[in-house]
Amino acid sequence: DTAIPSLHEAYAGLFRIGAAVSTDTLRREGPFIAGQYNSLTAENQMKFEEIQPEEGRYAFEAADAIVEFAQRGGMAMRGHTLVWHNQTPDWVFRAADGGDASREEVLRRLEDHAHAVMGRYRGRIGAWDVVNEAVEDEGDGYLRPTKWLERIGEDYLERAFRIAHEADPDARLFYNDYNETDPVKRVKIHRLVRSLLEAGAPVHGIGMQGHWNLYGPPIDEIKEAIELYASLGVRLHITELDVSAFRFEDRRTDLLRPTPEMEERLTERYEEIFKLFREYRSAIDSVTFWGAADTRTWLDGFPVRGRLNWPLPFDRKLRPKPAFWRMLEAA
Ligand SMILES: Oc1ccccc1CN[C@@H]1C=C[C@@H](O)[C@H](O)[C@H]1O
Repeated sequence: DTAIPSLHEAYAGLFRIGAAVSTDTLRREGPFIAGQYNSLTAENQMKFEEIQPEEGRYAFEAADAIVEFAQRGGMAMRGHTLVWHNQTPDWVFRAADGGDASREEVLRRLEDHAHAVMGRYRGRIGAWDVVNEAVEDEGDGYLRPTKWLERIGEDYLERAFRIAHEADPDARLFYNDYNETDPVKRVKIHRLVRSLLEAGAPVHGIGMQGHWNLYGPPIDEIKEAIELYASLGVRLHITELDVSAFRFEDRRTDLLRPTPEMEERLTERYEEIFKLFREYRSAIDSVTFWGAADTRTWLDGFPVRGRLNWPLPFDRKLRPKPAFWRMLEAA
């Protein structure tokens, strides 16, 4: 809409403003998205199961359409994601005889996939989430016990980053995770990335997913996490920002729209969050929302099936919320 200022223009010179999209949202909301954002991430259509559903059969049509839209609009692209325990087909980890694939077999499959995808979009995707969510949330566990870890072993992250760098030496390579500000988990993420850097692995950045809510994490906790990660000398991307109306453990299903108190809280949260990002603009290169507007958010139905949510700066009619105007002022 021409009457509304552009978020990405307001933040030009600070950091890119991005959104997770699909070919559906681009078809329905393309002009709005191109006006507000100058970086795109495929919400699902570049994940392993979408790109290579069966061994050797690649499906690039949807990803191609998103990359071409970004190219036409002069937008950056973030690749999401190569190594993750979700939305990855079982065949990757299975041998021909139905048993467990060997370390060598899984590494070769990862190499084939990375070279196929990163090679295809080389020069058009500037940053990749090479590994997503490898660190354990709970307790004193360190690496999440995934099939990647089981089949390849403890060096799977180092191998993944080296493979990605060979596939596209120009791409900036990120480790991406959620609950990334939690005082316990952030120390594990810091330890992991530091160990990769010490091993000489080409890790260029940390992706802080930013799946936050109206009540937390406290702005000081976010600040501490930004400082901890920036101290590693890597670049920071906020990769999946949204502000849920509900705490993760809140399973209420009675609301069809946010309460006035929730809307006021959202405005305050986005204002304090973007003021913090501005304060750390020397470390932050990109801030991506996990959705372009409330019309499409993964939080509709997660973690509570069938429940609506209103986590983004634009509502279900693509109208800017009060939070949008506060973010403009904070630029
Ligand atoms: O916040 C979470 C809580 C539990 C599991 C996963 C996550 C976040 N997981 C993200 C969310 C949506 C997916 O589309 C993204 O690819 C994934 O990175």
